Amino acid sequence: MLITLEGLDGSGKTTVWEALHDVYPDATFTREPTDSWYGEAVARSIAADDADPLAELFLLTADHADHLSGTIEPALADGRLVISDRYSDSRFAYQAATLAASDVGIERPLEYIRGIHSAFSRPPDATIFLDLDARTAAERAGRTNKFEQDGYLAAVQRNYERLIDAEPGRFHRVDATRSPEAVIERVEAIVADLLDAEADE
Ligand SMILES: Nc1ncnc2c1ncn2[C@@H]1O[C@H](COP(=O)(O)OP(=O)(O)O)[C@@H](O)[C@H]1O
Ligand SMILES: Cc1cn([C@H]2C[C@H](O)[C@@H](COP(=O)(O)OP(=O)(O)O)O2)c(=O)[nH]c1=O
Repeated sequence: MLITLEGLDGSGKTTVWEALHDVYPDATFTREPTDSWYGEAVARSIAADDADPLAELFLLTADHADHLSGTIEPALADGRLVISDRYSDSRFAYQAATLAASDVGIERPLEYIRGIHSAFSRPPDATIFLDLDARTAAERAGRTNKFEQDGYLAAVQRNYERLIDAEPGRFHRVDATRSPEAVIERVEAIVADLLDAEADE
């Protein structure tokens, strides 16, 4: 089973992801951007304020393709639980916002990016969405990169809401304004329920 963690920068994904290591020591824990050389190229692009938005989308998508074939698919083929800190929804939410704000001229960026992925990607079985308002998220994240700005994150949040509206069964929303302990407890309960439901199938 592939479970992904999504949400704005600073919403607490990494905190939750780390806590889950103790509960599921045999699971495969992974993340996007990855630490491969594709992921390093992504990190360079994210650090560059003048990065071309379309080139950035394709760097992130290249990193995803390599992540899929090198890590996700082999682990799933072994029957393992895979927990990824960010996955394709991050592209749908973030790069759709970047493209919409650019002069590239793609009319429906979110649908365009989904279309690119649908040709090769594997959707998550379940996605835990850590729900936090853009201002608090930017504050927690420290506003250290070009994405961690309130206005941009508000556009990203609207895209996440569109994704949740389109697939309410896949997304599990968690109130990320609560304490780290409360958020972790809620996420652990959701993952346990998902695994129970899978075992009953
Ligand atoms: N529920 C929470 N309440 C308050 N602060 C939190 C919470 N969860 C995480 N943090 C803090 O917010 C910052 C960002 O958390 P992190 O887990 O790195 O988020 P993300 O991976 O989503 O960017 C860190 O300093 C972390 O300690
Ligand atoms: C995976 C991914 C990340 N990003 C952005 C979100 C983050 O600002 C940045 C780095 O991701 P990440 O290291 O997960 O940041 P954080 O832990 O603060 O959430 O890359 C995208 O814009 N698109 C993507 O597809």
